[in-house]
Amino acid sequence: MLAPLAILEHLEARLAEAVAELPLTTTSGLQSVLLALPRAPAAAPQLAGRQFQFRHAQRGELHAGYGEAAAWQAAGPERLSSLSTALASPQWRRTDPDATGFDAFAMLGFAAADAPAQPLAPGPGGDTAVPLPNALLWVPEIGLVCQDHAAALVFSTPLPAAPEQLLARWRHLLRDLVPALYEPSPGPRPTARLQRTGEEPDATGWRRLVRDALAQIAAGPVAKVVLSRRLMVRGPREFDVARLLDALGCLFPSCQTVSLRRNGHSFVAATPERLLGLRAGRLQVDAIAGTAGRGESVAEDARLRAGLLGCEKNLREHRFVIDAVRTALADCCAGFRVPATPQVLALSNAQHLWSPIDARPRSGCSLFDLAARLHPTPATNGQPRAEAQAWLRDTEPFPRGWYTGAAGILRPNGDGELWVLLRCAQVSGAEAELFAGAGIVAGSDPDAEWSETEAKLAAMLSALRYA
Ligand SMILES: C=C(O[C@@H]1C=C(C(=O)O)C=C[C@H]1O)C(=O)O
Repeated sequence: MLAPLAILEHLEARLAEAVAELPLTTTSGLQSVLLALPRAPAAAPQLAGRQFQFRHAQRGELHAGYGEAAAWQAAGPERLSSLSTALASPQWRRTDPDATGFDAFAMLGFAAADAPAQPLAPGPGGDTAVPLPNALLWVPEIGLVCQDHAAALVFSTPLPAAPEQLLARWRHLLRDLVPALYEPSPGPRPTARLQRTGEEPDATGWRRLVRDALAQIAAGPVAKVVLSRRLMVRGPREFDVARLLDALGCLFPSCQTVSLRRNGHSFVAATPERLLGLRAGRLQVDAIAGTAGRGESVAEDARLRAGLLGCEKNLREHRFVIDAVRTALADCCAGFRVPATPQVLALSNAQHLWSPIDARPRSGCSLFDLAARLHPTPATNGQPRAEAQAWLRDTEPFPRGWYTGAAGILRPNGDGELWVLLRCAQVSGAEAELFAGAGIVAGSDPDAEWSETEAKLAAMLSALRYA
């Protein structure tokens, strides 16, 4: 097995050869170089500075990005279409001298609600006071991609670029990253007791909000709203995001773990829900809504599962999502396919009704268009969309930020995957702010919905105790 130092020397030599071949005098666009990593790392390390990470344990998939080769921020109702223009015209060239078969990638993500419109702002840099801007497209300076046991590094730069400076920069980044890639994983910490330091709304406020929502639903036209809570906790030590991601990967191997770090804050999620996956002309959307707990015994668990599959209220809540996805895609997709009955997606803290939806987008319909049409689905917002959104804007006691927004990986050919940001927390030092919500429809019981949000919060709370 190659030692980290030998891997570093090998990569530095390959990088010098690759840079010498690049058309760096080209006056615009992006250039990426892919190099094979001789040994796949077990995880992506946390380094100083801006970084993101998407890891799916069950799929054996990892994408991480460090630094910014290019970044664009947008806000307003046209935020996604304005970000789409950023990558549309200047070319994104890639060379893959090691024939890794991987491709370059960017991170695309956005908050739940669009903020007041601003002109498209090119990076790097951006506002250093806010953890995350309203919508962000981010090409990392070094990307790490692993699939099963193969791995590659992706170096990216805006063009034109000066070869000596570029090589010096990339070497410097490589020297930080490569040793960290192969460091043995740190030993476990003693599990920590977390202190709940605040919440919004509290249990009484929640009951009142659910009753208001039910009154609104009875008056119409709103038929569903998804109410949310935030919970503030403090740990006895600074949370270690690498350990947090490891714990989430172990507890929720079928979920996508996400970490976005900018300006000293980390936004971390372990989400079961895909807003969309677009690959080779096929679109996949997860409709996930309708929730039950897990039972400790096999019999109790089966009883809860059967109850979920037979519950009229949960099936209605679920149906809203399927119908809204169908409507959102009606004039841009063909071949809409949805299973006749939902399946159950079982996680360690909850089980959900789940319908994997398939469709074929018409040509010219990009991932940005599809995301703008689909977001927010009634799984996290309500139905009808505009009325539910307006009611929540006036009623919810705190801004959601990126909770119930979406984030994921985008490839230069336009394929990619976006995940709904659920089961998440904003982590800064020893403090964490957690979010969870539940869909309210006619017949919802405030206390049962509170318990549902407690079970959803438990996902991140249990992982934070190990971090
Ligand atoms: C809003 C959340 O979850 C959403 C709401 C669900 C429900 O109401 O049954 C289920 C899954 C998610 O679509 C959350 O986890 O915070």
